[in-house]
Amino acid sequence: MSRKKAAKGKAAASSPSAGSPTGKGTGKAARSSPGIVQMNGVVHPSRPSISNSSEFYDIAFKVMLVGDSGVGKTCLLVRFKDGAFLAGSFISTVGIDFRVMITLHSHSHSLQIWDTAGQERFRSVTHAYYRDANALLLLYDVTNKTSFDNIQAWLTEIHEYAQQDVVLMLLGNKADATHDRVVKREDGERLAKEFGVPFMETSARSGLNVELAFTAVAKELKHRSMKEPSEKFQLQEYVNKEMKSTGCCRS
Ligand SMILES: Nc1nc2c(ncn2[C@@H]2O[C@H](COP(=O)(O)OP(=O)(O)OP(=O)(O)O)[C@@H](O)[C@H]2O)c(=O)[nH]1
Repeated sequence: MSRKKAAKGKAAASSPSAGSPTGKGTGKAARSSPGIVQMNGVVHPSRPSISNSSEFYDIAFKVMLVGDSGVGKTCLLVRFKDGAFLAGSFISTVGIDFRVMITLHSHSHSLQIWDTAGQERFRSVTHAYYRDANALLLLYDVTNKTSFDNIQAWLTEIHEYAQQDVVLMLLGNKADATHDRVVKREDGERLAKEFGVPFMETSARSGLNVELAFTAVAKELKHRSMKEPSEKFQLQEYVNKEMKSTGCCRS
């Protein structure tokens, strides 16, 4: 069975309310629902720990991956969750899918990550889920100019359907594909600056910045949820600092 056929399909019918930002009790639902990834509770030393029990976290933030079809949303999520790249034939996501609970290492909170269909015909389904998203990772494909040109339309849509204070980050994915690249990193940076959103390039294939994208968003969400934060947190500054300190990861 193909990879997306195995993981995707019927989840479009699941309720948006299942994505409650509190995330309480979602472990049980995940085990019994089709289209939802099984979680094993194993703590991996080099990757985020994944749990199917609500006991493992105090707060779960809802994060959604959005962007044109084929930009690599599913692959990014799989890379983050499993540390692997899903090579092979591309099968589009149907509706909304692939809900994953991830408890981040050394954080007392979790991300509930939702993969969405990039195809236009599923837009009305995904809109229904926007409103209780705490964060959105908006992807384009550096090898596909149209996906980059469509970012403005995505931002308009996000403005219309998402919460006003949603955490947003722009990701230029497939940064590994140097020969096919048609969107320069500088163009992504310029666009992000114009719209005031944090930005970085990623690669689901090589793993470039994938964990950083999710942990940066998690940190921002955690910071915002604190009543009296002890220090200021700037998402873009954090990302730049992390990339510098690891010597990573500009393509
Ligand atoms: N070179 C390269 N290919 C990638 C990368 N990420 C995804 N791909 C390929 O791009 C294609 C689409 O990836 P998906 O993750 O299925 O795209 P999607 O955004 O989920 O697409 P929809 O489900 O239709 O919205 C697949 O053939 C992947 O193998 C990447 O970082 N680098």
